[in-house]
Amino acid sequence: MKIALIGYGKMGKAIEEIALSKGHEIVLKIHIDNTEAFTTEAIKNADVAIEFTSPETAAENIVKCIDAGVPVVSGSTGWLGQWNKVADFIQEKNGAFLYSSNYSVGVNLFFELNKYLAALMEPYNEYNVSLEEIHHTQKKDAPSGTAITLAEQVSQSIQSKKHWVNQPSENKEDLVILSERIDPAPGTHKIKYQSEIDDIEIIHTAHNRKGFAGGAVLAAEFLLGKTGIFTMKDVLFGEK
Ligand SMILES: NC(=O)C1=CN([C@@H]2O[C@H](COP(=O)(O)OP(=O)(O)OC[C@H]3O[C@@H](n4cnc5c(N)ncnc54)[C@H](OP(=O)(O)O)[C@@H]3O)[C@@H](O)[C@H]2O)C=CC1
Ligand SMILES: O=C(O)C1=N[C@H](C(=O)O)C[C@H](O)C1
Repeated sequence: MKIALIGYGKMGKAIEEIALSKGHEIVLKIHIDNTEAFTTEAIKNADVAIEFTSPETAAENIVKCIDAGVPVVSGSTGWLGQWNKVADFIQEKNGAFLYSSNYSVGVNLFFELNKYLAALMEPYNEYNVSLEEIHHTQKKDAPSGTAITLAEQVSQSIQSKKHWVNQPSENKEDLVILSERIDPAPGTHKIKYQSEIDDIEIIHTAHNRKGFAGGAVLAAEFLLGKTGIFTMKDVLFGEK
């Protein structure tokens, strides 16, 4: 498979290593200093684009690849305020797109565990639920995309938690997400249910970026030859 890497930072490099080890070819590498090389002609050489850039640039990059008729796997976080606009464009173009706030298999299992635990905990309102995430200091967005996904899953079951906030709060309707930035943390996420009697916690700790990168390559392999909008759930559990 011919892959275009849109974003060649920590994730782009980790993806390159795994893609090459699986026999794929990298035909384009775009970073902030060579964006002039990101042309429609250049992108058309790729079977799939894997986009890991920044909150500011992701939506535009995705649209550009879709417009060129190239399927896109994106892992960039912090841009989902533009989701509807991007999704409409993909559907209009009959494009292929796969998005996950976290590509690691472990986190996608953790997402299922989080939903299950939230459903179990819903009748027990003596417990207060909150989230914590820890990442390296270069991370641009807070809370992490993964923490937002986890919070949205919790809110679906725990009716009292109407919305998340990214600061301490005593308001029972606020689902608190605390963000810490400590090097070199690749990504830690905790969901905590606290009562006067006891605490229940689930934690996922990434030890490196191999899980995110391996999942993104799996997603690209899955997307080839398809049209529509997919998630890692489709890749791992075959829901579509
Ligand atoms: N979904 C998931 O599983 C994961 C998602 N992420 C997300 O992926 C994104 C990237 O993370 P990470 O690799 O750690 O970040 P880095 O800062 O290490 O890399 C970002 C890359 O994007 C490049 N870039 C910035 N602007 C543009 C642009 N306009 N066009 C093309 N390239 C551009 C940067 O170029 P330069 O190096 O020249 O500055 C850099 O190569 C973040 O949003 C992060 O939250 C991260 C890990 C896992
Ligand atoms: O920026 C990162 O590093 C990560 N970003 C993603 C997120 O925002 O959830 C995924 C992972 O936790 C690493």
